[in-house]
Amino acid sequence: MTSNHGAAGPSLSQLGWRPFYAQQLTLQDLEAGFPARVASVHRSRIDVLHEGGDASVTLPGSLLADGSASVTVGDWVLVESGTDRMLRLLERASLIARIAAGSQHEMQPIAANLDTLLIVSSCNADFNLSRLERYLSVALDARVEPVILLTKADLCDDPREYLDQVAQVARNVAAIALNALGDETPKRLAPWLGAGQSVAFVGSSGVGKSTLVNTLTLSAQQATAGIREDDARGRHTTTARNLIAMPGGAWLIDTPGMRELKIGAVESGVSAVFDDVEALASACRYRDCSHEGDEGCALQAALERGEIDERRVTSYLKLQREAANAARTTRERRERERFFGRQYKAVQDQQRKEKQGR
Ligand SMILES: Nc1nc2c(ncn2[C@@H]2O[C@H](COP(=O)(O)OP(=O)(O)OP(=O)(O)O)[C@@H](O)[C@H]2O)c(=O)[nH]1
Ligand SMILES: [Zn+2]
Repeated sequence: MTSNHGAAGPSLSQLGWRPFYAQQLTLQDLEAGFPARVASVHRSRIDVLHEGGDASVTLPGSLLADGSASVTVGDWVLVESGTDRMLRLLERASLIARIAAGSQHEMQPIAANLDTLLIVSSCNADFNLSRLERYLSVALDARVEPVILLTKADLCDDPREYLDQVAQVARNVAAIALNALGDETPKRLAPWLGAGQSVAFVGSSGVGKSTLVNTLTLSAQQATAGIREDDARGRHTTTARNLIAMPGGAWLIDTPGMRELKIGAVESGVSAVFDDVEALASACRYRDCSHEGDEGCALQAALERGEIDERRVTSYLKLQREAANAARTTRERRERERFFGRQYKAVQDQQRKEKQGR
């Protein structure tokens, strides 16, 4: 095994280990292997970090069968001592998943065991409440604390205007307006970047995610070297490692998937973000009210009385529809797989009977 087990590595708690994971391991587990955190995922292997250092670990065949994507960056796994085999995936404290690129419905895990999702938008043209609501739904559905970062505060007249708007759609969520290049930025984000904390950035292109990472890692050079290295042609390529150590002891999960987040079956997240809208909708006359012109619709009535913002209702209906579609297609795919699984077994049984009959 390409590992340096025994060499000085980070401690388990520095790696983000918690009682939630520890209580999943039996004494036998701890005799057979050791816990390790997934830093990157390849076709049939994963790179992990553990108390001893790092290791390259073989995925078990059972996981390969349904795609190595079922282990993801940030996961905790049990690795067999003395071999290079992964024994087991530990239950996740949180999971961010998306609909796989190029697919209509296949869910793909992107980041496991995140503590905080840093949602980045800027105090300018990118600022869009409906986009924030989308990211908030993803975070709350995944049981990850969202924090909203409004960059380019130095370029706008009054960042408070933006913060006030955020406060309307994200009650009880921390929101900070800042200059991503500013000296005070690391201190302002320190509460979420302590030792063993796992974070990821999401947001549109150009809002300042890389700038924030560079500022937080103090030296731009150091930050980009951790994420990218030059290939033979001198171009930048993303290296294998997607779990990146930050100076305060936090871990940054940076995967291509985080940058193209497409909403999955995050219905409970949508409900949490729009609890005010759902409270109103509960008074609709019909349980299956579409809220789009149905008789006795309480949401329409609230809109007409000016009690709720039309943009927010539209955003709610759109996200709810997307999440419900994702849930339905996932369910249909599972049913199809079960159906074909049963057919396969029936054929096998038939063949066995024929053999025995001969
Ligand atoms: N003045 C100012 N400029 C900023 C701020 N944040 C980002 N920028 C600038 O905006 C540009 C885009 O920032 P990036 O950090 O590359 O944006 P990104 O979100 O990483 O973009 P992608 O890599 O495309 O996803 C850069 O030129 C930054 O210097 C800020 O708070 N203030
Ligand atoms: Zn209604």
